[in-house]
Formats: sequence, C-alpha cells, structure tokens
Amino acid sequence: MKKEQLIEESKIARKNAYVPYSHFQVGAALLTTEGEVYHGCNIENAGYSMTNCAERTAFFKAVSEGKKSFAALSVVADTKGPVSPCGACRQVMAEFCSPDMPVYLTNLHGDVQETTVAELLPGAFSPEDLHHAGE
Ligand SMILES: O=c1ccn([C@H]2C[C@H](O)[C@@H](CO)O2)c(=O)[nH]1
Ligand SMILES: [Zn+2]
Repeated sequence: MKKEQLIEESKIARKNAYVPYSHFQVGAALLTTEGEVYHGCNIENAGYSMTNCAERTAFFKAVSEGKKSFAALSVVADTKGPVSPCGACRQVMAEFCSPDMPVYLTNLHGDVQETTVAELLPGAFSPEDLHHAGE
C-alpha cells in the first residue's frame, strides 16, 4: 500500500475520535505486513487519565486480533506541523515494530514527516532488554 493511501486511511480513522474534553481529534492507520489496515482514534474519558491515544488504539486492535507484524503507521491531527506521538505511544511502537519501520506524521494541511520508530524513541527499552536480564 502506498504512503498516500495509508495517510488517507488515518484521516478516515480520525473521524471516529471520541474527544468531548480536548476536542483534539487524532487518527492512526496501522498497516500489517499482510496488507491489512487497522484504524485507531483517540478515545477520551471523564476520568481524563484513562484516555487512549489513536496510535495505541490501532496497535491494541491489531494485536487483539492476532496481528503482530507491521509495515507502516500513519498518524494525523489538525496540528500546525506534523503531529507528534506521545511517549507512551512511542514505547508501544518500539514493542511491536522494527526500529526502521516507517512512520508518517501528518496534519490536515498536507505536511508529512517521514520518520522511523527508532528515530521517535532512540535507545528504547525493548523486549530484548528483559530477555537478557541477569546475563
Ligand atoms: O499523538 C497523539 C497525541 C495526542 N493524542 C490524543 C490524546 C488526547 O485525547 C488528545 C489530547 O492530548 O490527543 C493522540 O491520540 N495521539
Ligand atoms: Zn499517545
């Protein structure tokens, strides 16, 4: 799937954002290596801290359906420049994606920042670190 197509998918996902508190809609589209796309939107809660970001919604939907191999991620919001994923989402990306997996950070003005999981979270604590504990 083309980058432009995945970005369009993230814009569609954004429309379902449940954001009565921030009114800040975010959409994510996560492409599996099998070619399927999982949509994610941010989902807020009156207990603010229970909010789930668009990116993590997409990952958790995919993983809960048995998908753990990903090829690309697009994230979009109505920001001045390309939207910047929060730390929690960067950690979840590092858990499930290869360091060089492309991530497209975009906005509604057509700005696209093409980055990678490793660039978003250099030196991430990873599953490998746990596996080698005590060596
Ligand atoms: O990359 C981001 C940044 C923020 N949010 C959400 C969380 C909250 O609902 C709102 C404001 O932080 O935006 C995301 O979903 N993804
Ligand atoms: Zn986040």
